[in-house]
Amino acid sequence: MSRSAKDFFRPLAVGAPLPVREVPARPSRAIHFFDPSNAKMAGKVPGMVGTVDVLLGNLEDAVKADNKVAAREGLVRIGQETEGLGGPDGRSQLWTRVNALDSPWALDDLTTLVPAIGHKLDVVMVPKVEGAEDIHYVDRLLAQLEAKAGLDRPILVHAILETARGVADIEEICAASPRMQGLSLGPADLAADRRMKTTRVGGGHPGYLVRQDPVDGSPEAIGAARATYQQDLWHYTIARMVDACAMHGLSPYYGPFGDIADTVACEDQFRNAFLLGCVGTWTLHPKQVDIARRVFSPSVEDVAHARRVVAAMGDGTGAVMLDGKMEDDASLKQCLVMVDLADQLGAIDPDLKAQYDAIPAAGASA
Ligand SMILES: CC(C)(COP(=O)(O)OP(=O)(O)OC[C@H]1O[C@@H](n2cnc3c(N)ncnc32)[C@H](O)[C@@H]1OP(=O)(O)O)[C@@H](O)C(=O)NCCC(=O)NCCSC(=O)C[C@H](O)C(=O)O
Ligand SMILES: [Mg+2]
Repeated sequence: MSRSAKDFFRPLAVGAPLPVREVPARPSRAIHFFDPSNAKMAGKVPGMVGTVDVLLGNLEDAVKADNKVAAREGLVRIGQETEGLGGPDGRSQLWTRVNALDSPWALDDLTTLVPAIGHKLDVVMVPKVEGAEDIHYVDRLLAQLEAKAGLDRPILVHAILETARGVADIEEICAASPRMQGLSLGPADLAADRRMKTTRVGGGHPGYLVRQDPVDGSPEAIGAARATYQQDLWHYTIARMVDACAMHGLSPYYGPFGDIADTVACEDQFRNAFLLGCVGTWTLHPKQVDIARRVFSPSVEDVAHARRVVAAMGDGTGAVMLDGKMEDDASLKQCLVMVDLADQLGAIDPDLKAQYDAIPAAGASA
């Protein structure tokens, strides 16, 4: 059941912080997953603060059932003890992925984490979201816990698209609460739920392809070697997610790429998502972090070109020719997306800022 427009921004519990009217657009190129019950992984977290936009303590899948309590307690310890992690001034954001709402652990995850580290926790990722009712449940519970803990800032909510119903209900999920921060693709669970015939965690499949036409209808031509082109299994869902997020003011993310060794295909998958409109991705292993940071930051060449178009377009109306190509207010708007993103990322990433600052001013001779 949706709330009336005038009630939408009222706190859902007496004493809970006011809901945000706009989701703060904080850079989140890599949402880095770690298992807080794994001592080796958890030990890496302090050293990663400031080098990755988001550190996410994962409590759900990939954490063994026997370790669920240890993971929750480990995350509390990390949130309390790690300097620079989480909260509005954190050098890296602190997120968690709680267990699924129908599991025996989700309630304890939330009732433990919010009082203990709610002031540090920026976003709660909710897996296997089916519809608005899941977000309404988390929304109310978070408001109650925030009020009890005396928090002055609402914790945001991120939904993973990993069921067919979740994809079908995507608009209602996005619109379910002012807490909604974004959506991620969960390709492995989604593939299972859809009864797709894949066995991977994200990425492509060599069998999903189109083939060049035969030169004629003869059996020889049909049997001859023809070029094939692998297609992207995830194009439809990512595009659907990007549209829903853009419409509702949320951020879309690619999810996991499970072939850790194949850094090249990982980069391709991340770049496809970036080009389609995603702002970031999950990283499962330290070696994926630099790939994500590189891919989800506009290249120096793209920023240089975008700035030239902005300069050439003057008051933003009409059409101009630049390097033999027509530019108008629609290409200007695309270039402004690139320039704004470069400014946002430059503000938190000194290396990038130095690269973007070194671009000669548009109109200046090189
Ligand atoms: C994938 C892994 C199991 C690989 O771990 P491991 O075999 O230990 O890798 P390495 O030996 O190469 O590790 C080198 C060192 O780096 C540390 N390490 C590894 N991963 C991480 C990490 N994520 N964060 C921090 N540090 C990490 C190792 O401990 C090694 O340390 P040292 O020995 O001191 O040198 C592992 O990477 C892993 O478990 N990653 C996280 C997996 C995960 O979170 N999966 C869940 C998300 S995907 C999903 O849920 C599917 C989705 O929901 C859907 O439906 O699609
Ligand atoms: Mg999953």
